[in-house]
Amino acid sequence: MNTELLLLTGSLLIVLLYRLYRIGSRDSTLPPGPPTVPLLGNIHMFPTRSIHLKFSEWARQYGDFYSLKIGPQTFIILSSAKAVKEFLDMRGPSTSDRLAAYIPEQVHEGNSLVFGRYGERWKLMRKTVHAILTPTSVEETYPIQFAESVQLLHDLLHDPKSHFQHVRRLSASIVFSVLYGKRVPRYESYDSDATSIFDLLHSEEHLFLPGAQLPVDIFPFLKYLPEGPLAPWKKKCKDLKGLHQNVYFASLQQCKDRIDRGESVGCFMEQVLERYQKEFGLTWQEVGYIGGTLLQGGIDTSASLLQLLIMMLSCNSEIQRKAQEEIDRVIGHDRIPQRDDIKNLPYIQAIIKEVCRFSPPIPFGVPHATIRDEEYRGYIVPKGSAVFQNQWGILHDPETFENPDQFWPDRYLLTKYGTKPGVDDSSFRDNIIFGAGRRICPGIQTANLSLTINVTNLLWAFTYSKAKDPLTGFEIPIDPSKMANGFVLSPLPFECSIQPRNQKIAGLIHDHFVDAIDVFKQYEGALQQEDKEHVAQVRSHLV
Ligand code: HEM
Repeated sequence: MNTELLLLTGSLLIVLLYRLYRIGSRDSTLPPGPPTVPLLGNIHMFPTRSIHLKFSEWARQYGDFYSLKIGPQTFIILSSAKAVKEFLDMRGPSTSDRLAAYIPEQVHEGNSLVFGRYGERWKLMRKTVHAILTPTSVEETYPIQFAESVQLLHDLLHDPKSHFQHVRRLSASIVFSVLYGKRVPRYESYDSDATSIFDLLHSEEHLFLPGAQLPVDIFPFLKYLPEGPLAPWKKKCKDLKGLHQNVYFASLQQCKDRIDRGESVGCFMEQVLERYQKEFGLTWQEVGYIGGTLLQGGIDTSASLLQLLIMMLSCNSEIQRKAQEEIDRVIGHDRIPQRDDIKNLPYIQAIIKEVCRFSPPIPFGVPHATIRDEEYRGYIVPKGSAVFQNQWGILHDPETFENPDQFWPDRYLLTKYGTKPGVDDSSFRDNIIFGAGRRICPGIQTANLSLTINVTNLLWAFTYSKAKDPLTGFEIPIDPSKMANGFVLSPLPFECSIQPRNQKIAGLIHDHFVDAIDVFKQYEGALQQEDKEHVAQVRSHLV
């Protein structure tokens, strides 16, 4: 009997040890990837910085469809337009989930459009977003987008050194205005929506980034660690939830109050409250998160592209010269660019595409998750795998792009997608930086409109160069590889010189800023007292 028990225990132990040993190992049915070690899989080699660069390095070694094991969890990395098209675009219904992630769940409670699981709630929220962000309704935001862009020019004219903050203000103000009918007139707005939204974005990034916290999803016992030094995320989750309440729900409440007073301004969240909340049966919590996730999706991403543009122009006088030659020929110096000009500005279009290619704001995508086992290229991707779109790897692949690490807009004059002549580009599409499948970014039109207006205006108005050290007179170098380490790839603050191209243009910026006041006023009803005073003071100097 004792011997039998011993044998049984021994066998169970062997099975258990074998199972433990298998955790982290790669099944032969999975696509290849870097060698794994028992239990950890590839955790020990998972990068903590610049994940996109490591993903791209591995893509060169293991191909455009490879796997990583993060403990028992499978990660699939797609690093070609073909793999993204075939795996995410064409298999949308089965590859549109997000991972069941414990930490984001603690914060959003399943209400986030970005991180929420693929299910009825997500579908309703997404349907609401499609109902408000139609191509026509986005076009109707042109007057406020244009006016905000004029404020950017005005800010740069008077305070070029703070270009970084001016761009952030612009992008926060556009999104706040179109969503909540309330603009952000200055970066430091008191108790500010702009400042707290940036706090919110960055604390969320640092909390949710793969590798940023202990792997609670992989080793669930970690959930039970007490709040404190061992489990710092617990307090961070609470703080972040508090920030959501401040930012998302305070702004939503202002929309509701305006509706109740009969003073609607027609912004998107008012439309949700007035119509879609009832039509689609949404709770107040869900409506709050719809606005909040749109806000979050749209601010840092759009700002990062304009910051990168200013950086690249400061380093590339020849590109600037070509762009301004085109603008001078088509628009001249007697008027500011208008909506339709872009059709006649192929080089500016190429610059916009190159900015997006050179520095895709979400360089490894927001990971999708598979809803069932998926067979692809003879491999089986198990249900529940995380699927990353390695956009950086796709757009910096030397087999596809000539000198991919060089900022060179001319590539888009040679071929439609900027690929090397002769390369098969049939799997490429516009807007690849906006993701794929059913989760594709719903803010594409808003972002594209903003990019078009601002890239054209910035090139029409100013000349950019490296700043000079006032003591030595030497140029202050700019290092384009210095990027913020988060979900969003954005340049770190840098110094540069921004000069108006001539006095006539400076005068036109001033005149248009005066004209913009009428548009701004519609979005200034809910400003804080300090912001109202700031706005009044700026305007008192305008004659
Ligand atoms: C240049 C600017 C932008 C870029 C590069 C960008 C990129 C992306 C990417 C890559 C995703 C993930 C898509 C996927 O999972 O496949 C995404 C999702 C999302 N974006 Fe954007 N985005 C931008 C601007 C905006 C704007 C302006 C808004 C709002 C007005 C927005 C709202 C969202 C939302 C709500 C999601 C989540 C969609 C879902 O999971 O169903 N984004 N974006």
